Amino acid sequence: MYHIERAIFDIRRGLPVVVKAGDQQLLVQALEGIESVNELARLSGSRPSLVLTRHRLESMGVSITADAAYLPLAAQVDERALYALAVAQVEQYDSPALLSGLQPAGMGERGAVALMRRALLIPAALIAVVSGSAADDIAQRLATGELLEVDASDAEACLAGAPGMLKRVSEARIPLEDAVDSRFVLFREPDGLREHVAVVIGRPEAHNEAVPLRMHSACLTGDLFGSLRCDCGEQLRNAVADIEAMGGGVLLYLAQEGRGIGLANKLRAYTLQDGGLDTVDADQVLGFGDDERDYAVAVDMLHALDISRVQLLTNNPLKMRALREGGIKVVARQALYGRLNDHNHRYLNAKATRAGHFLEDVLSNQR
Ligand SMILES: Nc1nc2c(ncn2[C@@H]2O[C@H](COP(=O)(O)OP(=O)(O)OP(=O)(O)O)[C@@H](O)[C@H]2O)c(=O)[nH]1
Ligand SMILES: [Zn+2]
Repeated sequence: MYHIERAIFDIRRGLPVVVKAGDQQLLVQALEGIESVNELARLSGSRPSLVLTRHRLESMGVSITADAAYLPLAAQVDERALYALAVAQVEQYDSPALLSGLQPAGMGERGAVALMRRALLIPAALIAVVSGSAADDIAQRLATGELLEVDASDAEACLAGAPGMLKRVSEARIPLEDAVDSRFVLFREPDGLREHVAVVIGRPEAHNEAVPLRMHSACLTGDLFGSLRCDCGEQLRNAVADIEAMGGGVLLYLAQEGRGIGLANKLRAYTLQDGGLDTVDADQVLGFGDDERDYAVAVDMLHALDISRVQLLTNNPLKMRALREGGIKVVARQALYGRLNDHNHRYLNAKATRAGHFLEDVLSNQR
């Protein structure tokens, strides 16, 4: 774990790391921010390949069964064209010839992409097998700590976090406008990369039957600035008021910005949406699935707060399923709406039609 988190910092800074897969060493670097593919080739002693996710390839009309595939790169490669190959809208890069050399990803390539995802970068990686005389140079850089090496299986597992290992770090009384008797309890994931907050409103333990619960994924633009592109800010405030009115409960504020893809990618996705894509397709163009969130951390927080039966405030069927799978009894669901406006109606429609959210009541008002 320790090595993985340091590797993620290096990846985010644009540095290469070594991923060890069996007896092979791969030099791995994020596509995002790469200045020179040739420099990676020189360091590794071999020609790099570009690893793309299944979702990205599907958005280009290529279907594969593996989670990712890699494309060996020609000797002369333009970094900007490569970047476009990983994130630009489909029509521009519908080039079967270019993609004909695709190979299904092995453990090393899958580990490389997992590191990019956990680092909240575009999920596209450059990899090059360490070979020939470069191996001595790499070994020396590893020995001096200039380069880090991680195991491919550890890299692949990093997305799952470390269930059961969440740390309860600190807490304080924070009176809220809509719920004066509130406490913020902060939890930190064991690798130190993400923090989540449980807002405990009133006395949830007084509910014998089921605790009112909101699991809210962070949305900087909506929650903090009142963006009209989504319904998050209003849902957040309504949730606090509803929980207070229900006699207390818990709001889990989860560090899952952009359905787990991070703020940088969400902004990219918004720009793609301005080009005509819906919220699900835009994420897919960037290489992500419909919803990248994992609620294991929420289940851990509920365990830490001694909550096992809930009344969930959501319109999202996936959240209910995730809690049930985590052993939390979802006794009832309560709808939670934000207002429909000219800027968010496409987004809310897509949530209903593409992701099965229960939004009929809101959307039926639009006519
Ligand atoms: N990738 C992406 N994320 C978005 C977009 N619009 C909003 N989001 C994110 O979607 C998430 C919405 O979180 P929630 O409101 O907790 O959940 P939900 O899936 O809408 O389900 P509810 O419980 O019914 O509200 C937040 O993390 C937002 O940042 C978008 O267009 N693209
Ligand atoms: Zn939002």
